[in-house]
Amino acid sequence: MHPTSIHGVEDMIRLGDLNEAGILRNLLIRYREKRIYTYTGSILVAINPYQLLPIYTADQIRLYTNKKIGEMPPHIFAIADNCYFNMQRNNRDQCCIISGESGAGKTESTKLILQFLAAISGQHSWIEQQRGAIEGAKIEQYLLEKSRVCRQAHDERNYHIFYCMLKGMTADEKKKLGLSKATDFTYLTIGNCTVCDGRDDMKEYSNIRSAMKVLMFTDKENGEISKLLAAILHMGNLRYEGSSSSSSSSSSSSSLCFRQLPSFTV
Ligand SMILES: Nc1ncnc2c1ncn2[C@@H]1O[C@H](COP(=O)(O)OP(=O)(O)OP(=O)(O)O)[C@@H](O)[C@H]1O
Repeated sequence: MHPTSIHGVEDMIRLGDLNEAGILRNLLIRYREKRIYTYTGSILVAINPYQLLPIYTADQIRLYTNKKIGEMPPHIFAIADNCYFNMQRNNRDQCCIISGESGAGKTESTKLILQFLAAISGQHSWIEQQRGAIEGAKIEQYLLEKSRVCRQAHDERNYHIFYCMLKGMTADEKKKLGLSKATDFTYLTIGNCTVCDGRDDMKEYSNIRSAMKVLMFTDKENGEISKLLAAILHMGNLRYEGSSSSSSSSSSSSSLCFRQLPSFTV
């Protein structure tokens, strides 16, 4: 085994055993030491720790501000800082591609980048000189798996928002939309997994509502989004029953059986 594979390296370009096993071993060694970030050149590899590590504090933001990649240990803040620095230096928009399988931590990484940009843009940036806040940012979903709404792999949840909504809404709000608990909805139980370790759906829902307020969604818009989400869940509970054409006066060979659906217009 190459000496670099014994203790692990921060940048896998330096690995002596540059093969799949060597890479995985390096990530494992670092993960065990709670070092979830590793570089491969300018690419950051992140392992989901499924626990809140004390590495996203204001002090950490300060430590990573205005540093070159490699000057500090690998970190998502270093990538955000690098984007910001390149934007200022080249006067060009920057783009971060965040990729990974479901649950890998893409959303969390996006939020951490935005957290960093929001923090540093409140200091000596041109953004502050204009308004003291970020002027604009765009998050694009390149692969929004629509199929995931009605089908999930084993041990995989549907989109988090559904579970958050059911945990976070008041009993009254849920009653109006005919909602109950996650296990009552087909679309939320196909993967046989309704909870996500380390995730507090109720708290997340409150964060989402607060964020929507900040983004100036009106109560009406909020209500319509909730109705739309509820309608999707109810549609998943629709059942079709076949009937023999001889016993049916209609030419249709199937009839729809509706459960007691709430009447709301989407
Ligand atoms: N850096 C992190 N620190 C702590 N927990 C994390 C981190 N990244 C991810 N997690 C945990 O993993 C969960 C799933 O992460 P996230 O929602 O970001 O995944 P995703 O890749 O966006 O998933 P999907 O593609 O299914 O939407 C989070 O709710 C959080 O509990």
